[in-house]
Amino acid sequence: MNSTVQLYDATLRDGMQGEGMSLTAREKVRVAHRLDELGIDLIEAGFPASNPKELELFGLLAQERFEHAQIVAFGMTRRRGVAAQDDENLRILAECFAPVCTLVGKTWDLHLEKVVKVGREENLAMIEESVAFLVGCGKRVIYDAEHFFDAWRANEEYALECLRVAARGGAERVVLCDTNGSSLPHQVGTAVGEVVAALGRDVEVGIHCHNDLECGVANTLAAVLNGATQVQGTMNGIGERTGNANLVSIIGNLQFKLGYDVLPGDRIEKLTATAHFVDELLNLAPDPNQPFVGRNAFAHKGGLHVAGVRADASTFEHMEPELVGNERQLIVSELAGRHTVSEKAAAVGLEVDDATAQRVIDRVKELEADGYQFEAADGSFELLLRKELGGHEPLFVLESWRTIVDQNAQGHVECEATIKIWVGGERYVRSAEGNGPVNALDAALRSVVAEFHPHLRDIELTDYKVRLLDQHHGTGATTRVLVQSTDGRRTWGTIGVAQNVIAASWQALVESFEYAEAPREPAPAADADGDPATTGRPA
Ligand SMILES: CC(=O)SCCNC(=O)CCNC(=O)[C@H](O)C(C)(C)COP(=O)(O)OP(=O)(O)OC[C@H]1O[C@@H](n2cnc3c(N)ncnc32)[C@H](O)[C@@H]1OP(=O)(O)O
Ligand SMILES: CC(=O)C(=O)O
Repeated sequence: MNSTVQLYDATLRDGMQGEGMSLTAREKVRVAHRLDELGIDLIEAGFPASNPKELELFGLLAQERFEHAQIVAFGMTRRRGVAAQDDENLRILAECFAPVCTLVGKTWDLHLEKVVKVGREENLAMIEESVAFLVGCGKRVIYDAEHFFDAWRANEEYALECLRVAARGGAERVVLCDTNGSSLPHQVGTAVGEVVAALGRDVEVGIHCHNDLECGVANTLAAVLNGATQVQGTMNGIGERTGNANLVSIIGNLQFKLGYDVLPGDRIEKLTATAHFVDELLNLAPDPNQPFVGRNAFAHKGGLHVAGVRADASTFEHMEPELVGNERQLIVSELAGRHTVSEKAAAVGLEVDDATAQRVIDRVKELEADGYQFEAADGSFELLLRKELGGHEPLFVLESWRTIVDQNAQGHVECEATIKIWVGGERYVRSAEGNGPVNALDAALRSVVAEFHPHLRDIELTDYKVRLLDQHHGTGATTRVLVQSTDGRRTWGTIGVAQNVIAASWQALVESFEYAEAPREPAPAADADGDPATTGRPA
């Protein structure tokens, strides 16, 4: 095991440069703690000279204790024509509590000429003096060489000189930035190898990539393979334009594919939860297809794949999902086979023989041909399984239901539903109002069945999706309704398909309640953040 790669997270600074990304100072503190718990070495918290919120953040962070990580304050080299000690941005960094400062500076002629409008010598002085000033103030300094690879392609000697003066100023590390994300892995690998050889032992080299060519992670790994000893990236790859190199994937690859021991102990098991936490805080749905941590990263749909996974998971998985805190998903669909059914049944404590599994999968295929889709409806699949196994007790026997929707001339809409059902040999007729026909049906049904099953009062419908299946029939099309429900401890999906949207909704609603009441082991408790454990795949 090699343990010499340092993890540098830039989610709170560069990540926030992504379109739509914004967190409050307190939310950033929460993220910093999660990154610390994961085992990140350096957390680039922000640009304190940028705005009052960043300053507030550094004020808050100064009060916090971090077990492993060190907080980094980000800024830029001194302005042209201003002495380092008189530069406002550098003064703020010097006064900030953060023990480490990262300074971004120019390296590429194009930027000297067009952006900062200084000559090469003045730029070298800006870099060296800025670094030396902060080192003189007791800071550890990292130098981020902006546009390094473009600069290297334009003028290797000058690009290298920018790094040398940063090292001479006292930088502990120079970081080669592919700021425009314009480089390919072979270019990054070669350049990093040459830089590392040229700088020798003078200074450590890091890498900071962007994902414009979708090579952010590959470029980072190429850099490590050629001598970079610090990797910068953001959680889930958020960041300016198409994002930064995804630190989650970088960590997974370094640890499991390249043998670097980047996270202490078994902390890498927190990778999935940490990645999802950041998404949730940003109000983003976690990407199901994200490598390592996505819901589908270890999902198997093809029947042949599931059969292989049952025999030995490594037949279709590059690693064990649990190692990164993820889990295997077996997806029930028309592409599944008997083994998928057996495995899903075992997961909920049911045993099926081969003949039953065959019957169930035949039924799934028939239903999917009629428009059902069980991928998003694990709850309905489990009910189907229980029905095939026999012994499933319906919550009630339906006589009929009816809904009325009334709209007056002022546009006010009223909805009412009446149900007639039988429970335990008794007939119940109930009416209820609701803000829509499904809501009214839900209220009427719950008013009866919750008397017998009080737990149903806690069930919340958290999502409701309608899809037209034969769209050329317009308003007469068959509809598929997917409902997602939760009882605060687990989440499940159910499905209904019918020509009438309310009938499809009724079916999905009833299945949701029946799933909730099916006999099974107690649900796992909610996790530390209060998020319910998910059993079914969300609708
Ligand atoms: C590659 C990166 O991700 S670098 C980080 C980018 N992140 C951000 O820009 C977010 C935070 N930024 C900000 O809040 C603001 O841009 C500030 C406070 C830093 C600067 O704001 P302003 O002074 O109004 O200038 P503006 O944002 O337009 O930046 C251009 C100025 O910075 C100067 N500049 C740009 N880069 C550097 C540098 N590395 N070193 C010194 N000066 C620089 C330019 O010369 C220009 O100054 P001029 O107008 O006197 O020629
Ligand atoms: C420093 C930085 O964020 C970049 O060059 O991309």
